[in-house]
Amino acid sequence: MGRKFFVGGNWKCNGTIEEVKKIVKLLNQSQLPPPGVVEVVVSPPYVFLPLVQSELRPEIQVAAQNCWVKKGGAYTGEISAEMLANLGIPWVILGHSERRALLNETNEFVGDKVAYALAQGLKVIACVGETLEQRESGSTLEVVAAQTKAIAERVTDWTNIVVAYEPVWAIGTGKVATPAQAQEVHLELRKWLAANTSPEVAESTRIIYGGSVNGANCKELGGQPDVDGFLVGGASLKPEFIDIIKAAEVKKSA
Ligand SMILES: O=C(CO)COP(=O)(O)O
Repeated sequence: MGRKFFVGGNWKCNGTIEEVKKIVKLLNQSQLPPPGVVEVVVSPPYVFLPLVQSELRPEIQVAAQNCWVKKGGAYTGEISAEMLANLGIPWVILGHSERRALLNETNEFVGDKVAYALAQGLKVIACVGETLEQRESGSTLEVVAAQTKAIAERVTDWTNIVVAYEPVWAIGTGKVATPAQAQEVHLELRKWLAANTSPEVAESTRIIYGGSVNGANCKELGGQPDVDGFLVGGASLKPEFIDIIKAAEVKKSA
């Protein structure tokens, strides 16, 4: 069984009701590859989740951009995994580099969140990736392995995890990783999973790329053997997101 191509749209902290409705309309009206070829998940800010969930065509799923690390309670401002499950939100993005950097989320904290969210029945897009400084000092693989290890230590079943490799230096910068750079890290991550979880987990877990993916570079990136899809930021708010979803076709014809 091959790994089904996965395209996520991370809307981050963007949008008004009007803009959200416009994107939903675009997604609903566009011709997309069939669900057997690509899994599409969009991630609006929390407050728009119910609106998007109810108006979006059923073959596109939704994801929250974060959730709390344990059972809800006296945690002002947080949203718990139970609440997302209760609303029927199937996915959550965890460990995004913006949260790691700006909110000091550590590898261990992210690992705890992944384990807790999975235990509540959510599926997780778990983000890893190195900074420019780490890349330039040659520690990319060490960094992404440590981030992945913190998850692997807390999780046994990887069925509901998608790993998103998002080099920090490529996020929102227009400076996309080359297909060779992406493929190198994806392959190493897969080898890491084979050695530290199991060959079956390594073979079946989708590793998607994020960082300045757009309509022009998606086909070549998606054509790499270990790139199983994308997590798209800026371009997921634009019509070119449809082209990025269609890049799934490169795998079908491969
Ligand atoms: O962070 C990202 C997705 O989670 C990538 O953002 P950009 O596509 O805007 O670079």
